[in-house]
Amino acid sequence: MKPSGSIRAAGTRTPRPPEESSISINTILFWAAVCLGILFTIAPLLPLRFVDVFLLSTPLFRRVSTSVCSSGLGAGLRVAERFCSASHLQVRTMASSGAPYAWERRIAELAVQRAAVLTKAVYTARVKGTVTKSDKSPVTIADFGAQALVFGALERNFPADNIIGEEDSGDLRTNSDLTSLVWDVVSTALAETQGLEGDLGTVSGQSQMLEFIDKGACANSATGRVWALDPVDGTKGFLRGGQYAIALALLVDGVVQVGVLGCPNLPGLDGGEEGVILSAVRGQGTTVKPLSADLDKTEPRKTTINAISSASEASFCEGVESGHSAHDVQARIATTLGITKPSVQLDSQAKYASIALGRGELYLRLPVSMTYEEKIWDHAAGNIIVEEAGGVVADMYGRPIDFTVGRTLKENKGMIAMPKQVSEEVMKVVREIAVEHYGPPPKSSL
Ligand SMILES: Nc1ncnc2c1ncn2[C@@H]1O[C@H](COP(=O)(O)O)[C@@H](O)[C@H]1OP(=O)(O)O
Ligand SMILES: [Mg+2]
Repeated sequence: MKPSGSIRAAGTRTPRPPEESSISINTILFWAAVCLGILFTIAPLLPLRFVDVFLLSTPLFRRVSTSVCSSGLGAGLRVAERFCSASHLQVRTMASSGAPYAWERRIAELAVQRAAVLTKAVYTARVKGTVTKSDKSPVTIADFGAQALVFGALERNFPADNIIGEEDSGDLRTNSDLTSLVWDVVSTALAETQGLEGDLGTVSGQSQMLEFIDKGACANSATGRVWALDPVDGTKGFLRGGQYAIALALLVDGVVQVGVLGCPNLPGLDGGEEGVILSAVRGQGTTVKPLSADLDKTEPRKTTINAISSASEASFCEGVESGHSAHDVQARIATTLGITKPSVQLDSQAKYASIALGRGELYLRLPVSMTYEEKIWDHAAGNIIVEEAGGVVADMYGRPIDFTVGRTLKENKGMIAMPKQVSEEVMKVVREIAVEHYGPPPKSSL
C-alpha cells in the first residue's frame, strides 16, 4: 500500500505525479502556452495522424497542458482550441475544465466504461470462472479482471491515492488456470479499448495484473483521498442474468466526493441501447450518459429523483436476494407508508441508479441479520449519486451514513434512499418499525 500522505483540500485536482509538477517556472509555462497555442492553431493543417499521435500520446503534452491550465496561462490554449478539429476534443476536455474533481470524474467514468467492456463479455460467456470466497459469496473472472483494469487506471492517474477494493488476488495466485482466464478477458478488453490507453494506461502482463488487483487493501477511509471499488456489484445477479453495477467512488477525508455507477443492464435512455453510466460530484448534481457513448463527446444529461409529495405515491425497490435484505420487513414498511404498488426487485447498486433516474422513488434495505456490516464499496457511489440527484440516504434509524470507519459501514444498520420531500415521513416509519423489529440502535463501537 502506498503511504497515505496525500491529503488535499476538497475540490482540488490531484497534483500530477512528482516529476510532472516539476514544470513550475512561469517563463517555461508562458512559452509552453505560446507553443501550444501555435500548435493548436496549425493543427487542422497538419496530417491528422501526426497531430493525434503528438497531442494524445506524449506524456510531455499532458504534463505541459495540465501545468499551463492550472497556472492560469491557459487562455491562449483555450482560444486556439476553437480552431481545432473534433479529434482533439479529448485533450480540450481535459485541459479546459476547471470544475472541482473534473479530472477524477472523467477518469472514473472512462475506467468504469472500460471495465464494463470486460464484464459484458464475461456476462454472455459460458465460462465465468466462478469461485466461492471464504465468506461463501461468489466471485468471477469479471470481478478480478474489472478490478485490475480500474486499479491500473487509478494507479496511472492518481498514484498517491489509496484504494479500497472488494477483491484480492489470493485465489488467483494459487490457481494458474484461473489467472489465465482472467488475463484472457483483461487482454481482450484492453485490445477493444485501445483508444483509452493514453488516459488509462495498460496492463503489461499477468504479473502486473495481479499487482493491480492487490492495490485495494487499504483499511482507512477516514483521512486523505481513498477510492472505493466494487468491480462487479451484485455478483449473484450477474450470474443469474440480472442487474449488476461497476461502482467506483472517491472519498476525501471520509466524505464521498465523486461517484460513478456503470449499469450495463439497465434500460437505455429514451428507449436507446441498454446500459447507462451515472456520475456525481459533490455539489454538482448527478448526470447520466449511455454506457456505450463516446464519453468525451457526449453531453452529460442531468438527472433528478422524482419529487413526490407523499410517500404513498412511491414505488419502491429492493434486492432480489432474500438473504441480503428482509423482504418481509420492507413489505411492512411499504404498507405502513400507504404504498400500493408492488416492489421492483433488482440486484446491486442499480437500485440507487434507478431512483436517481426517476424510475422509482424509494430503496429499502433492512438487514436480515444485525451482525452483518454493509461494505463501503456497496454504497459509496450509490450514496452520492442519489444525494446529488436530490435524494436523502440514511440508515434504518435515520442516521446519516458514516463512511469514515473503514472497509465496512459498522456504525450503520440497514439503508434507505428516498426523495428529500418525503424523507421525514419515510424515516419516521422506518425508524419505528426498525426499533420494534430489531431493537434500538446498537451502541457505537468507536
Ligand atoms: N447478508 C447480507 N446482507 C446484506 N448484504 C449482503 C449480504 N451478503 C452479501 N451482501 C451484499 O449485498 C450486495 C448485493 O446487494 P443486492 O442483494 O441488493 O443486490 C453484494 O455486494 C453482497 O456482497 P458480496 O459482494 O460480498 O456478496
Ligand atoms: Mg457488492
